[in-house]
Amino acid sequence: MDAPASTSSGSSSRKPSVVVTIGMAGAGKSTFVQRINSYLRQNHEKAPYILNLDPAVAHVPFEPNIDIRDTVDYKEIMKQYNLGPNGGILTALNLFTTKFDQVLDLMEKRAPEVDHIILDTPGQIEIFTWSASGAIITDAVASSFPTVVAYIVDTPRTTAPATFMSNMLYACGILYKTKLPFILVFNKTDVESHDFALEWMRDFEAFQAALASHSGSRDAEGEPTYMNSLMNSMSLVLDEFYKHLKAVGVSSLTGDGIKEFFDAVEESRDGYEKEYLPELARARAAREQSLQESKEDSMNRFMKDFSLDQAKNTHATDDKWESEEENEDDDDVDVNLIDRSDAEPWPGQYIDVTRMRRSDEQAQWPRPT
Ligand SMILES: Nc1nc2c(ncn2[C@@H]2O[C@H](COP(=O)(O)OP(=O)(O)OP(=O)(O)O)[C@@H](O)[C@H]2O)c(=O)[nH]1
Repeated sequence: MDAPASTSSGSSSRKPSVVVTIGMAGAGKSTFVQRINSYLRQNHEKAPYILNLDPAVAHVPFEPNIDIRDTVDYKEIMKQYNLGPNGGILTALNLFTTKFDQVLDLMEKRAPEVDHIILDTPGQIEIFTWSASGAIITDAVASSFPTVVAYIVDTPRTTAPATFMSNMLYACGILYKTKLPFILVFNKTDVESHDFALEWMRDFEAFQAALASHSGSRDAEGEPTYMNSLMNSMSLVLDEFYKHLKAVGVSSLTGDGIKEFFDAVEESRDGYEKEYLPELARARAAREQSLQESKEDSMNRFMKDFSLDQAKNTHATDDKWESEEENEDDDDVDVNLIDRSDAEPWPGQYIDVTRMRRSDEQAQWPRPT
């Protein structure tokens, strides 16, 4: 039996790994999730726990344990809020996020029974990666479980250097936003091998050579185009980024490379514990510190204002605070709540004179009856 590396631990208290699948529309996220689902079911004694976060997907090729579509109907949201499809998906995700504490509770409850939790995200990548709800969901999950981002790339559609560069820049943005361990999953290797991508990532000169030989890289005078020069420079920048991630080639259709993917997930747990968690603890400590400082600052300003006030009006405090004896009497006073919607005031109803208005010409006080 071809068991993934994660089974080796054997510890019952070990937390499950969370895989957040992100990728451009049509890259093969849902097919990939289905493939890893069937791989784990066949080769692992524990089935994964799957969350579908795409409210607009018509059909998912797997049975999710939690499905956003059971909670929110994005078409109804579009109608009610008068939104287009993307606004509807985003609002549906926002509404679902307000309930995410309950989702986390369910995940925590099921954690002892599973080794992997898989999140399938909306097809419109920016809805998840650049929205507050996407960040809240990712942060919430990552602060509870070892989490890794699986960035799915449509390999056959990424063979042009400019497309490859755009895809890598997007991945780079997500890496720096989430700060989570990151696996580049070159999907559809049954159609196109991902070797070219590995070479470009390993050797920026190979990428630059591919760029130079690509049609449209020079203008009418034979000079490199602006885009060409920009991408040349970007390849140097991305060289540093490539060092921080793992890359695997898979075919969600045939199942090729899925074992290597799980090996990368297992290795990523180390990165999560050694880099992400300490960073999270540091960020939390910094937030606490700044909160504490702002509280102290407010208190100091209040005390300063208060002492100035006291200095200006030495009798002020005598009026403000009653003696304890007076306070004791207050406890016996019956408080009548006034229902303003009552049509007829009952006899002796309290008249709030502070609300009476004086016109400029003459005072208009209520007449005694
Ligand atoms: N040949 C091949 N086709 C694949 C592979 N993975 C996915 N596909 C096909 O790619 C198309 C898109 O796959 P999906 O899984 O729907 O992609 P997605 O990223 O979930 O799509 P959205 O939900 O629209 O973002 C489908 O036609 C799949 O059959 C693969 O490994 N090889």
